[in-house]
Amino acid sequence: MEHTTSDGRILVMTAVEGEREAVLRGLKGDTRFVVELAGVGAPSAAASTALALATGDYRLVISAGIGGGFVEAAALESVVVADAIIAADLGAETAEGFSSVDELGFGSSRIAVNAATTQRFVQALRDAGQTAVAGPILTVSTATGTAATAERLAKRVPGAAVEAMEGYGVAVAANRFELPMMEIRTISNAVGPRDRAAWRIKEALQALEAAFSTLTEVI
Ligand SMILES: O=C(O)c1cccc(C(=O)CC[C@H]2O[C@@H](n3cnc4c(=O)[nH]cnc43)[C@H](O)[C@@H]2O)c1
Repeated sequence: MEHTTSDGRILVMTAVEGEREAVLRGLKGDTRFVVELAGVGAPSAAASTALALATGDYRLVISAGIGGGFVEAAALESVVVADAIIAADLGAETAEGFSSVDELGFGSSRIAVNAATTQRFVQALRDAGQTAVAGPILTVSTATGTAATAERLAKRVPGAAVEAMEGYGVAVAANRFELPMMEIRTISNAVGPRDRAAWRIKEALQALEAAFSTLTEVI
């Protein structure tokens, strides 16, 4: 699953320390990886990633952590590997509805990933016994808290699998450094009405650990 011929390392960015620790447990001391904190939200993630990339030699960047799953696409505790990374609320509200930055002519809200790499990793996760799918991972500034917003986002991005808050920021920085990008999320909660008590954070972190253990075997 090599991405480039460079000898650089793989930079993994997580929002919070609990996610970082889960990734590190999965990596079991694999020195090919460096795991850094991005902070919560795309702006912090972009700045943290750019700083890390400016001071090291890397060949791949991964945004990783827990996320909210769209019920049609991603089950609780499953793994989603991004087939696209999308800034889902970056744009403008108009009388006709939401206009993305693409429609406004201000750039792209979608950052591509390597499709073959994504599919190979999803297959490896399944072979290792995890429930895994490839799908669009949305980056939002405000975590969804109602069924109406969940529906609106699912309509805006057909096939939307996950909502999280950092991937697009990490990807913007990786793009600037011309590095390939992956996003890996394990599902702690359903996107929709906010019910923090129902979040399966411990289980999602265990799934994240297992996913990175598999990644060390296939990358
Ligand atoms: O409380 C804890 O122990 C704990 C441990 C690890 C992670 C957390 C977080 O709250 C992580 C915040 C992070 O998670 C993403 N996330 C998760 N679910 C959603 C969602 O439904 N909508 C948007 N983002 C979600 C997000 O990337 C946050 O930065 C707590």
